[in-house]
Amino acid sequence: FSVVAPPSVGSTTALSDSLNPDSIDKTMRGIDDESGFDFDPVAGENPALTRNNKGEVWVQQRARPRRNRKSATMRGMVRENIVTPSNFIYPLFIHDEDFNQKIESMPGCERHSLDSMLKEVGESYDLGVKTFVLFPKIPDELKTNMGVEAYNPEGIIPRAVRMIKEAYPDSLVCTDVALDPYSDQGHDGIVVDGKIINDETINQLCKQVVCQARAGADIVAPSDMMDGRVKAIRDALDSEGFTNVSILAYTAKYASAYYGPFRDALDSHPGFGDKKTYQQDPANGREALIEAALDAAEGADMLMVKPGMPYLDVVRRLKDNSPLPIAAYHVSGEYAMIKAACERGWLDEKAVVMETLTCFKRAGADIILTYYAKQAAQWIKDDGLY
Ligand SMILES: NCc1[nH]cc(CCC(=O)O)c1CC(=O)O
Repeated sequence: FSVVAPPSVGSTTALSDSLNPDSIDKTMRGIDDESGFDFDPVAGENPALTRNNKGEVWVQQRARPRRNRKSATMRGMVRENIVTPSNFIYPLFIHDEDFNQKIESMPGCERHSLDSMLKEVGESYDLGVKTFVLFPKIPDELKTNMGVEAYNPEGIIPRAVRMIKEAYPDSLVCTDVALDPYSDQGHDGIVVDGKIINDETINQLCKQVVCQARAGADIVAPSDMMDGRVKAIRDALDSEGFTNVSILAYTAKYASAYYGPFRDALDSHPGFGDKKTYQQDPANGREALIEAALDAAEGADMLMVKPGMPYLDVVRRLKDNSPLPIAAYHVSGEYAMIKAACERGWLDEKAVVMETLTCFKRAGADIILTYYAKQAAQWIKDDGLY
């Protein structure tokens, strides 16, 4: 057993500096480091490497992908996917109180009073984030199995929509369509004998969308996962003259454990059981294509996948199978995971968030719903990207 002498400090430096041609000692390009190591890749009868006309070590490699990465300018020129604030939909939690409530499991997010919501909308708008989706916390005394508060014209959602559209007519306001915030059962639909009943729930959702559209909603986003709801909602909107209101369908919405912090924020945890009889099984990818085909045929304008990061394969499948715009929802649990790691100093928040959002685009998402929308737009602005 003999210890091989380590390369001298000088030669190590020459190697690691080799990206900057000016700093290279030309005599080193032949890499004879005088360490006495008994193998020289450019020597012998069958050398692994050759030398070029200048005597420098040469790998006879014509295709060198690193050329397209050689500077920030070059990388910028060839970049395939760029995240811009106009890709974002910013989810906002609201309640009918005159204070804001911090959300423990979502540091940096708050349940807003309506005044604070409008301020947050304004600040985001100035950063180029112009589309918002609203989620209400409803007091227990207004919750019922039929979710009738969902179509109260004076309810918090219609009031919030009117406020935003009045102050920012060019914004897009998106409303969630499902009964869960309004349900005393903590489910997305009406419960009968412990079951979430499909068609009667859709009856309620039709009233909910018309109520939202009358308030000025630009986009309605059914997140309930009842069968046939997109067609019914389209027909309800159209029959009331709202042919211009768009449908962003939660097409592939999975029965995910990543929604926990969202349910904390709205106090909307399922009252019993889980949501597996209506939301998709996380084990299934092909099933998303059934939902996508139905939603497209029923009149959806955009298709959404939810959650985001663990479901990027589903985003790609929908992108490859539908010409409709694809949205991905970077959900509350994903936000919480990043926040928690960053608070401990284990991840670099800005770098990891911008990477994550870019990965959504690479996977095929045209639209990204993210609680980081405003923050990311601020970072994009700070870095002078737009
Ligand atoms: N239908 C309600 C709804 N709309 C969006 C989310 C979750 C969003 C998030 O976790 O950020 C949920 C929760 C659920 O289905 O239980």
